Amino acid sequence: MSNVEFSPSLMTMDLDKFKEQITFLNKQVGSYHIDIMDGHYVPNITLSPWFIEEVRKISSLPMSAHLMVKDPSFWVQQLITLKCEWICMHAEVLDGLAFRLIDQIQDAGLKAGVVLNPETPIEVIFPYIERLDKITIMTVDPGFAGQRFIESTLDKITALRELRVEKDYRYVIEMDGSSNRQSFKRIDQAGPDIYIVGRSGLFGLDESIETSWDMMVQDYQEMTGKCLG
Ligand SMILES: O=C(CO)[C@H](O)[C@H](O)[C@H](O)COP(=O)(O)O
Ligand SMILES: [Co+2]
Repeated sequence: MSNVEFSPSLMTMDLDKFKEQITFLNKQVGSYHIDIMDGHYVPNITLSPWFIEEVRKISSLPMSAHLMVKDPSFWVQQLITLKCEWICMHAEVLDGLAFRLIDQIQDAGLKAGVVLNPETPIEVIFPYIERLDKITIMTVDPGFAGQRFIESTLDKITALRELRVEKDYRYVIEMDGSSNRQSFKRIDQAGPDIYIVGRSGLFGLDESIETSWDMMVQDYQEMTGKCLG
């Protein structure tokens, strides 16, 4: 039995089926992944804090914001105002900001996460790792769906699992990028707690979200040999 969680990346959902897909997924998942991009940190613009308000009209599930932005302070304040349950910032833009922003998020009763790009070593976050509620390992370059899976990033997930046991840290480990039938087995071997699933792993499998979900579960179970709890 596997107790991994799947968190759908809503930037890849079918917006023309917004209500149908969210209503169905509300019964299947524990959180939604909201990709916020500013067009500067990554050359793309996707969802905004406004989208969180729209989802909240038909879902009470926790939201996890993935901030792919140059100025995290600006966006963190907006997300605190929205009481976004998880606020996850890229380590690469936190020089001189990490402790202050983590405190700001946690003082507001919310959860603070940090995201590492494929080329960023986990040592970068050691000064504040014990404060973190979540660490997300990008298994693709950030900014787009449909990117090529970067196998070497999985070593970071394995190292974080070992470190969590060794030091009794509390962070959950999340992977983000091209998690699908082709990569589930290798991801499972590294052992994250949360899989972000986007177009290749979920929304693009079928026209029907019910069928897509069943196909994703079947893909995971077939490729890993594990049943989902
Ligand atoms: O952070 C992201 C992109 O930079 C997204 O959360 C996911 O990686 C993306 O949605 C994954 O979609 P894919 O179809 O699995 O490539
Ligand atoms: Co993301």
